[in-house]
Amino acid sequence: PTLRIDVVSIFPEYLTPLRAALLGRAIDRGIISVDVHDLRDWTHDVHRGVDDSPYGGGPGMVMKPEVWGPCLDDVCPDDALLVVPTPAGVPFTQSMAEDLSRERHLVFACGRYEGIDQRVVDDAATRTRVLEVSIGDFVLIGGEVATIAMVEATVRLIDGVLGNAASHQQDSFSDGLLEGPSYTRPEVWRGLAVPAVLRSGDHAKIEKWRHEESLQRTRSRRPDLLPADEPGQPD
Ligand SMILES: NCc1ccc(-c2ccccc2)nc1
Repeated sequence: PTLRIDVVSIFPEYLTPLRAALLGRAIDRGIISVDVHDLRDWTHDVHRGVDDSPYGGGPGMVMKPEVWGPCLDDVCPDDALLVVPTPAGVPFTQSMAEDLSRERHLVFACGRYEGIDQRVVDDAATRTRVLEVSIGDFVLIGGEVATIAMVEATVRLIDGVLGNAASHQQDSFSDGLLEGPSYTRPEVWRGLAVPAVLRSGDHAKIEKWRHEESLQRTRSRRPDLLPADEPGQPD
């Protein structure tokens, strides 16, 4: 396949959505392969324990290096890119999705509890490239949902995965601004009419109107995305 994806989780069934519809077809067409591994298969004790109390005290539990280490030794070769979803990670962006879509092999390590013993990442980093990545400033129960989001954002950029290749050319962030409003039939719906300019056939005017709408929406929702020369920049 163009891209091989391995995911490690203590809830492998959580990754089932990755096989659904869109990605399912890409898998059938041999463009990507997705394999999910149950971390508990690398436990040693009868209770298949994956976590233990944190050194230094504090709430919650930490995932054991003695389980994650052997697992990644088997699942993550040195030429793969290891991605670890965590609230403490670098922000995931469209640009990072584009970088990931050019990789040959991605391994996603889904933590739970308070996270994975840091030495697992530090040890892996001596052999392979490791990215600790956040998909937003909120805390989930584990890395699985973040993994699904990142895989979807990445795989849709690979040729042959989306129906019409053109659709990701006009991605929301293609000009760095938020996408403005979209409309389709009927022309009036619950007393609300489609903006007349969109039915004018004047493509220059339509393009100008759409850019203005994008700017207005970006100013109000994401001033941080505004280019330096646009008014409305945060101080
Ligand atoms: N940035 C979203 C995100 C990613 C991962 C986690 C997480 C929560 C608990 C354990 C391990 C990872 N939470 C939020």
